Amino acid sequence: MANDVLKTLTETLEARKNAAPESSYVASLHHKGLNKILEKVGEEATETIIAAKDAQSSGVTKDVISETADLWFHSLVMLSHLGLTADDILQELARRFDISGLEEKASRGHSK
Ligand SMILES: N=c1c2ncn([C@@H]3O[C@H](COP(=O)(O)OP(=O)(O)OP(=O)(O)O)[C@@H](O)[C@H]3O)c2ncn1[C@@H]1O[C@H](COP(=O)(O)O)[C@@H](O)[C@H]1O
Repeated sequence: MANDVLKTLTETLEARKNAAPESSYVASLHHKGLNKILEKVGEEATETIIAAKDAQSSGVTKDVISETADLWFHSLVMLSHLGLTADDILQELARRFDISGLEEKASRGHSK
């Protein structure tokens, strides 16, 4: 399911790039430019962190799901603005499948 959702959303985001800003939220973000998009990514990252802390203490996960969706969505808009797609990120994650995070870190000389 994950890749179908990303594929459909990627197609929608691509189509919205040239839409009129008053007709679409995504188009309005592109129209405002990268700084506005990055502001939204930062906001949603902060809201995700707060929702995750709340989920840990309350056991209620609804908000962390919603905030993470907002973060992923705005990150995809950022990538689209830069001419990239979810596929670029999925390829990078796939490339890392056989690489242990600890080994990769050590190979960079960060042994902490
Ligand atoms: N997945 C999303 C999605 N997730 C979140 N959002 C919007 O992201 C916005 C940001 O939320 P905030 O909580 O910051 O609220 P806000 O106060 O309205 O934001 P600001 O005024 O501060 O900018 C809200 O307006 C949400 O509706 C989304 N808007 C669109 N999509 C997808 O993108 C498609 C294209 O949308 P349009 O471009 O609007 O047609 C949609 O069909 C959806 O599939």
